[in-house]
Amino acid sequence: MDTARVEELVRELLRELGEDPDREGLRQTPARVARSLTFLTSGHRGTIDEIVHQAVFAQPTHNMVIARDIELYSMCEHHILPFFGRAHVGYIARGRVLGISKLARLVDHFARRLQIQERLTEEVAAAVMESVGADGVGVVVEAQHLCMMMRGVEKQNSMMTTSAVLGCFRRSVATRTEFLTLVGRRHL
Ligand SMILES: Nc1nc2c(ncn2[C@@H]2O[C@H](COP(=O)(O)OP(=O)(O)OP(=O)(O)O)[C@@H](O)[C@H]2O)c(=O)[nH]1
Ligand SMILES: [Zn+2]
Repeated sequence: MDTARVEELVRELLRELGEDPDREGLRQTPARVARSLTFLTSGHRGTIDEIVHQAVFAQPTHNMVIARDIELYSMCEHHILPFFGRAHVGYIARGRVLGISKLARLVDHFARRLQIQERLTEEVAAAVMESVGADGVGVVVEAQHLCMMMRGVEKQNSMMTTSAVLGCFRRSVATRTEFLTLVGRRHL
């Protein structure tokens, strides 16, 4: 990202909004926005390998592992407004397990982009499947979209739920049910 260019664009945007970008409160705003956007879109950079690094451990287990209530903040690509909530990620190991923090890091990686919730959910599922060679993966994301709350349809309490299931989570109703029970949902 060309930071100087982004700063200039933010200055122009402020002017278009009828603001004076040179008034005291706004003077540092273009630089702040550029820094903030760099962070909020950092998931466009880096690879899954770099995130997971060496944290895949041989372990002769074929059971379910779940990380529940991973908080997430992302931005909807339609309005560039935040959506935020929680992700629940589970997988069935196949002789290898992933360092548990890496599930949260993968969620952050795909959340820190311009996103839609459906794609975020699917990207996390695919990344877990690939990085640990799982037998199956389930991801549920529950989020509120500010574009639906502070503008537009102005609904304050609607929660969007999305799920992605791969491998044995897709094939086996029992596996999917075990996952949903453990993440505290009766059904999707
Ligand atoms: N499926 C999906 N839709 C989203 C997501 N984030 C925002 N949207 C929707 O994207 C749509 C964009 O619709 P448009 O009609 O093009 O835009 P708009 O006129 O601003 O729509 P309103 O939000 O209804 O005012 C809206 O229905 C949003 O609610 C998301 O993560 N997934
Ligand atoms: Zn939106």
